[in-house]
This record gives sequence, C-alpha cells and structure tokens, in this order.
Amino acid sequence: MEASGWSSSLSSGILLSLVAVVWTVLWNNLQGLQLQQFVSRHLSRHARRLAAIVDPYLTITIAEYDGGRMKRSDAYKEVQAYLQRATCAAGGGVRHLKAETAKDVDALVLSMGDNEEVADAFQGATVWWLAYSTPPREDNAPSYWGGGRAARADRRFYRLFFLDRDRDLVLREYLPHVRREGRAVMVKNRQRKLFTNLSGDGYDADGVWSHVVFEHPKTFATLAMDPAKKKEIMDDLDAFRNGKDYYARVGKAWKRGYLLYGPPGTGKSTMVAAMANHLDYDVYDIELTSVRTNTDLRKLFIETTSKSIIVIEDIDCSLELTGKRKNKNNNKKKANDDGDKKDGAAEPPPDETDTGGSKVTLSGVLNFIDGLWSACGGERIIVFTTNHVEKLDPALIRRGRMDKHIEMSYCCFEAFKLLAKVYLDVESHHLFDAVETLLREANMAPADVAENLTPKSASDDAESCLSGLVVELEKVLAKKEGKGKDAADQADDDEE
Ligand SMILES: Nc1ncnc2c1ncn2[C@@H]1O[C@H](COP(=O)(O)OP(=O)(O)OP(=O)(O)O)[C@@H](O)[C@H]1O
Ligand SMILES: [Mg+2]
Repeated sequence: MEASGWSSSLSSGILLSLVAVVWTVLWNNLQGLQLQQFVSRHLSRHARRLAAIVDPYLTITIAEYDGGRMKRSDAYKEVQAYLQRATCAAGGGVRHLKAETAKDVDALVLSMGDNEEVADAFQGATVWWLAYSTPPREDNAPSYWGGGRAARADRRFYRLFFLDRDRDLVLREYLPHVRREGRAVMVKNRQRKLFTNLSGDGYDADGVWSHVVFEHPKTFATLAMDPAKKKEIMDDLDAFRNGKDYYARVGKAWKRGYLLYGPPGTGKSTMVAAMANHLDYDVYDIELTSVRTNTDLRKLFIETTSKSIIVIEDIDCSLELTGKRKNKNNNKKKANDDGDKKDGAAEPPPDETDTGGSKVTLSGVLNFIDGLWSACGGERIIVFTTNHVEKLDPALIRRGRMDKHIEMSYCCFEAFKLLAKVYLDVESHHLFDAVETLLREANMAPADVAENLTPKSASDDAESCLSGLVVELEKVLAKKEGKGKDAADQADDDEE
C-alpha cells in the first residue's frame, strides 16, 4: 500500500465557487428528467475530484501482487470481495461490471470492471474505490521466479481515495472493516474450485492457475471399497482437518501426503473427488509435464490456497522420477549432498538442465512436497496416484512425504454390495452368493463391476445386470486359470 496527498489552494477554491454558480444556473434550466439523471451520474463520477480541490485527499493503492509476483495479496482479494457487495449496493453508479458465477447456480457475483469507481459510505465519511490495471512491465518476469502467466498478465490494482480529515477513521476502522467484511463475503460466495496449471478456453485464469467450478458428485458414501479401510481414511482426513494445534505443537507443517496406488479403474481419481467433497477443499490438479522448471513448480505451490488438495495423477508417467535422484546423487555427491534434503531456497541450477520439455526433476518434486516452501499457508493435502508404485523412487514416497499409502484394489464383495445398492438399488439377491465366490478368485476393478451393473436398456433389471456380471466374472476367472495353466506347463517344460 502507498499513500500520497495534495494540498489545497485558494485559487482552486475560487474556481470551485465559479463552477458551482455556473452549475446551479445550468441545472435549473435543464429540461427533462433523463438529462438530469445523465448529468447527475456524470457529476457523481467526478464528485471525488471536485471535492479534492477544496479538501486534499489521500490515496492508498492495493496491488494484486505485492512483493513481486509470488502470491496474490490477501488484502487485494478481500477488497475485491468487499467491493462486490459495495458494487451491488451502488446500483447504477458503476456501469461496467464483471460477472462470475456464484454458489447459487442461478446467481451472479458482480464486481467492478476496470477504470470503474465506486463510492462507499462509512460512519459519516465517504471514500471512493477505483479499479484499474496496467500492462505488464517488460522486466516483470524475474528469472528467479521463472516468469509465467502471472508475470505476463496485466497488473491489477484497487486505489482508495479518502479525505485527509478521515485519515484516522479510514486507517484504524474502515480498512479493517473492509478486510473483515471481504473475508465474510469470500466465505459466503465460496464455490469449490478445480484448478489446473494448463491454460485454455473455458477456464477462468487466477494467477498461474486456471479453474472451473468443482462439481464432482462422488462421495465416500458411493465409493466402493472395504468399509473398514474407508472408515480409516475418513478418520485420518478428519484428524488432519482438526489437527491445526497438533501440527503446531509437534512442529510439523500442516500438510499430509497420500499415495493412492493400484490397477486402473480401482477408484484412485474417484477417491480424490470423495476426499475433496468430504473435507470441502479445493482441488489443484498439477499436470507435471507442463511445468517447465522446478522454480515454476514451486511457484504453483505457493499460489495454492489452504484447505486444498494438490494432486499429481499418474506420477510414474509424469516425468522421469524413478530412481534418477540416485544416479544424480552418485554423480554429483560432493556438489549436491543429497538433493532431497535440500529445502528449495537455494536450488542448484544443474537440476534444471535436465531433459527437454519439462525440466522438473525429482529433487524439485521432493522440495515441493516437503521443502521449506511447502510449509507456506498450511492445511494442504498432497495426493499422488500411480498404477506402478514399485517404479517410484523410495525417497518420493517415504513416510513424511507420502504419509499414508492407500492401496486401491480389485473389487471385494463388500465393495460390490455397495455398488449393487448404488446402481441397482438391491441389497440382497439370489445371485449375490455366486458373485461373492467369483470375486474371491477373479480380479475385477470396481470400474468394470460398476459398468456391468449399469442397465443398458429399459428392459435391463437387477436380474439381467447381475447375470451379466456373473458371466463376465467367469470369463475373467477362466482367463486367469488358463494363464496359470500355461505358466505351469511352461515351468514343467523348462524343468524337462
Ligand atoms: N471404488 C469405486 N467405487 C465406485 N466407483 C468406482 C470405484 N472405482 C472406480 N469407479 C468408477 O470407475 C470409473 C473409473 O474410476 P477412476 O478413474 O477413479 O479409476 P482410477 O483408479 O483413477 O483409474 P486409472 O488408474 O486408470 O487412473 C469412475 O467413473 C468411477 O465412477
Ligand atoms: Mg485415475
């Protein structure tokens, strides 16, 4: 925030008096309500400037990014939220509004467009807010922070104008009031968001992240898995959410890592949605191959808000993160004494001269998870998903980084019963016994079970869906037994 002022002058006072006299004469002669309204609105837009001639005013500028391009300023976001309400209250005063979807699907949240000005009254004083933006500076992408979309975007500001005589009121009471109210508006309007670091049409840009409204319907109630395991995960999440004091007491950053591993279609991505819905958190989905450097990755992390889940899907496919660190460490042991223990602040440049495309390295990802920067903000869950846990570098998934390892496995009978209830609304059926026996031997992912339980035509009912499932399970089992027999024959041949 910055403050400046102008002093009044006698000649300005005389000029204002003249303007007032001319204005009164003109006003009395104006014909027609419409013209009067037009002039009135025009005048109100300049009232602040006129007032300043006789009484100096101060300004406070609030930039969207203070202290560089690291993180959106909380004050800016709070003022933005506060002004959404003030803008609505201002009625016709603001002519160019920006609209965003609100929590209530039919409603819109309105905020001031660029170069719009809105007046606000507080305890008898009047203040004015102006929204404006400036083009990015040429030198606005310091190489240390890696530049990025935020650095290339317009720089946005709010400027508050108020009279000098209201200085104490504004600084001591009005601004804290604005921030408090702004936070309340943010909570009220909060829609959960799904963020991505990929830019594109259909996303709303928000610094380095783009987002859409997060509307995944999956909850733990409809997630099929072993009930005891499910309860354990839900308890773990609850303990995390309520664990602020615990984390502070033991001196740990308030974050928790979950590794979800298992074959395709066992519900890893679905589990992330259920977790987000359970905790009421936002989701940040990082496409690692689109992150150019380790510093960009760190910037993405810093720009996440608390109460969020940060997901990297298919971590084994995302990058060459499987064992590379070991080779690197062997090669550069003296220069870089164990990259995973480095805490981000002084990242070695050689890490970023890695492979083409994305230059994110294992060391960068390790720092991102539990380097010094990872403690910024708190209350974040980091989730990795993979089909091949055995391929991952042990450093990446050790406890402390990925605190909880959750195996998402093939469908068990308990999981099947839940799917049958969800998809067919049946809790018991004469075919359940056959399904139970088959599921003990045949490996079928919940995604495939769910697909078999989905009616395909109006004539499909529970009986036909369950029969279809039994047939499919028998096929899977026959295939498995066939493979087992082939393998046994091969072993016999080898022995001979
Ligand atoms: N445990 C489950 N409970 C309910 N539905 C499930 C479950 N597992 C999978 N499904 C259904 O199957 C579909 C695929 O699941 P999902 O994408 O979560 O699998 P995945 O484990 O992430 O697979 P991949 O390894 O290929 O990414 C989803 O639409 C989901 O509804
Ligand atoms: Mg998945």
